[in-house]
Amino acid sequence: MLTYQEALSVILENTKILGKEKVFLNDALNRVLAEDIVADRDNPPADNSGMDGFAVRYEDIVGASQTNPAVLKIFGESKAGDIPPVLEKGYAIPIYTGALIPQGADTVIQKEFTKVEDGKVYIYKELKKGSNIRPKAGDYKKGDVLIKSGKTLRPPEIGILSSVNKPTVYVYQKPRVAIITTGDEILDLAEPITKESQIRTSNTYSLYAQVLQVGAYPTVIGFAKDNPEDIREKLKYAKNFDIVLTTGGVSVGEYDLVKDFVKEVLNVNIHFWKVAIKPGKPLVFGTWGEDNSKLFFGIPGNPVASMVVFEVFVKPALSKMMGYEKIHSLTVDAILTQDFSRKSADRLEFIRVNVEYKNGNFYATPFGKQGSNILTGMVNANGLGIVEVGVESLKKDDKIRVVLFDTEFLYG
Ligand SMILES: Nc1nc2c(c(=O)[nH]1)N[C@H]1C(S)=C(S)[C@@H](COP(=O)(O)OP(=O)(O)OC[C@H]3O[C@@H](n4cnc5c(N)ncnc54)[C@H](O)[C@@H]3O)O[C@H]1N2
Ligand code: MOO
Repeated sequence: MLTYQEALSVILENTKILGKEKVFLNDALNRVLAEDIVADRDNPPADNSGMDGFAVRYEDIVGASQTNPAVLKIFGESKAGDIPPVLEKGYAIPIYTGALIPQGADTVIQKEFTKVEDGKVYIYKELKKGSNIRPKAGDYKKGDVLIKSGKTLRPPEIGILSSVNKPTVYVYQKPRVAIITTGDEILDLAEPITKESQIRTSNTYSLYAQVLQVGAYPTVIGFAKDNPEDIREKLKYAKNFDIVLTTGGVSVGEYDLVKDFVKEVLNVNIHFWKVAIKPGKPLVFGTWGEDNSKLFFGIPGNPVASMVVFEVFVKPALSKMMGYEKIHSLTVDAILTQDFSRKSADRLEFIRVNVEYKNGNFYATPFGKQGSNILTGMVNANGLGIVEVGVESLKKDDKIRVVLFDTEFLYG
């Protein structure tokens, strides 16, 4: 049986980044840039004022002070968006923030150091030559690479894209993910429950939500009963997708048919079945399609196993396909708030914990029942504490690594 790390490596080695697509700027937030963004002009395009005040020649204000102001005649105006007149010696041009520096001017005196009277401006301070001038290309030059391919687009990057006139931009495609739910006992929403043996699905829609949360496109293909015809039919509908997720039917039972049919219908090349983790042991992973670039995950049916397998294996793969560089959930070292013990130490176990952040430390409290069928354990948790193979018990105050699947507690 593969270890957690081995299984993760096999998955990521077989996961390829998808192609590119062109999207409108307003749809580009959180996508991964698939082209270098180059400046179309200098920024600022010309010298301009950083203050409201007067554009002057430095030589005209040398020695100006509170008791001995420089007095200049006011001429014209430079406001943002206009081309200003030329500044002659002995004159000052009123100027506003962002407006072009008139030819002949080399300094801007902010309004606070001046007084206007009878068409003249009194300047009460000598500033350094060049004061309050934002120089041409002070931010960047035409031809500079402003954002490199591979960067996740946040609001600042969207602003830059807009300022260099990119109405559309190349980003990496999002995978289309097919979800097929298996099991005779599993019912979809609104199907009437008539027997005690029937179970309302949770996995279908928790997986759907997890796929959405990562930013990919989920599709519920449908519910397959544990019979060959039904499973074959639902798998056929998944042929055009990038990733197929099935839930249930991967254990060793007589009705665990999924592995055989994905080989037959989708020509899946199975890379592994079973990982030494708890929950999620019977996970199946395979590749298929042209160049084996499509992925198959046969996710175990137990509801917690389904969510955990998605979090630690499927999510990194989806993120890698979409071009993200950071593909794993935030993982922190926490202090355990109580003892933990388990019967068997032969698998790496992801235990449901509630993490809090106090005085610079993370504290992890294992939460209630830990069974892989007990979904309420996930509802009350925000992290998965990692108990390594061979570790039977942990003591209060021991360190534990925690994969955070929810970081809301970190916000103020
Ligand atoms: N003899 C063995 N039996 C089992 C083993 C084993 O190694 N030897 N492994 C156990 C482990 S670990 C898991 S996990 C489960 C996984 O089994 P399957 O993936 O084949 O899943 P099913 O048998 O179809 O269902 C398991 C369990 O989960 C419930 N389930 C299934 N689908 C859903 C759904 N969509 N929503 C909510 N609940 C679902 C199902 O009713 C079962 O209770 O196998 C163990 N057995
Ligand atoms: O490991 Mo199974 O995956 O839930 O108990």
